[in-house]
Amino acid sequence: AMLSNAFIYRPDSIMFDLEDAVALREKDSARILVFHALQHPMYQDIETVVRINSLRTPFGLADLEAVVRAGVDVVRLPKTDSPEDIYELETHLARIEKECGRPLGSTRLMAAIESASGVVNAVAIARSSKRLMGIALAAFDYVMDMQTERGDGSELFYARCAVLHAARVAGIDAFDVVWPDVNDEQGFLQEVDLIRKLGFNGKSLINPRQIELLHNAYAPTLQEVEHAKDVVHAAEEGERNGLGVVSLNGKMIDGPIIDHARRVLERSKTGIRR
Ligand SMILES: CC(C)(COP(=O)(O)OP(=O)(O)OC[C@H]1O[C@@H](n2cnc3c(N)ncnc32)[C@H](O)[C@@H]1OP(=O)(O)O)[C@@H](O)C(=O)NCCC(=O)NCCSC(=O)C[C@@](O)(CC(=O)O)C(=O)O
Ligand SMILES: [Mg+2]
Repeated sequence: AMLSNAFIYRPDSIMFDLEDAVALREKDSARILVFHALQHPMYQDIETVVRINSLRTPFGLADLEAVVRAGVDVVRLPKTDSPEDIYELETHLARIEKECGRPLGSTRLMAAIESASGVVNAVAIARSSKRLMGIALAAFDYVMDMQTERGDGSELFYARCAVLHAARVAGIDAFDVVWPDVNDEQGFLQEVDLIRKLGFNGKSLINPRQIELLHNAYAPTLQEVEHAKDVVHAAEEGERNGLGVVSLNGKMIDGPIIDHARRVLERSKTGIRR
């Protein structure tokens, strides 16, 4: 039911999971379901992601063979510990794309970082392939590896910063962890506020109720939009007068502040925070 309804909730993209949300004895039937879903007309206009099983398992390669042939947009590789994991995936991808007539390089990748090794190697992973559109942190496996547990977020602080810096160095997106308690709206929003301030491009979600909340929290407020307009206006006036730095209500306005204001205006095109 989830598979056939997911697109109606208007997410930015839909991720089908073949990894830890699928029981071992269901791996083959789940792969077949996803293979067919990817080719259905209702999934042609939305970005599709499939989280395959690790290539270290007996299922990973079969998953990759199926989803690439079915035309998936992005493959999410779980438990990416090193750039070698991505090189191995790329070798298979290039062969499968050739065999099924897909343009070479058209399948993009998202690497999920879920261990201390992955965090330490984050920069090398983020730079390992032109196919990478983003890297994501996955908290539950990570805290297991770190011999701790999910708590107030302090347990993820170093990993979040490492993943985020790696993504920025490589010029790709950074995605934050899933929030597991779909009934805890306040906890979810607190976490979203933190990751937005840190600079994450978004977050992996597990339930449709989280989509609108996330989109709203990422939208700029009316006040921010008005301020951004004033900044751009002041900057344009300064430029006409040959000034590199201008002041708005006593506050300095220069290059990065103007860039930020333009980004706020760009973001406001998809909505204003309620
Ligand atoms: C959490 C819950 C059980 C709540 O169930 P509930 O029944 O209370 O949900 P309700 O809100 O009542 O559902 C209302 C309506 O929405 C439909 N609906 C719900 N969820 C939907 C959905 N996801 N997609 C489309 N449709 C959906 C539902 O069918 C119903 O439709 P209808 O009957 O028509 O009204 C359910 O959402 C769910 O199973 N989520 C997916 C869990 C998942 O993805 N796990 C794997 C990724 S994490 C992981 O692996 C850890 C990780 O690896 C992370 C990493 O790697 O990042 C690490 O290491 O950290
Ligand atoms: Mg995991």
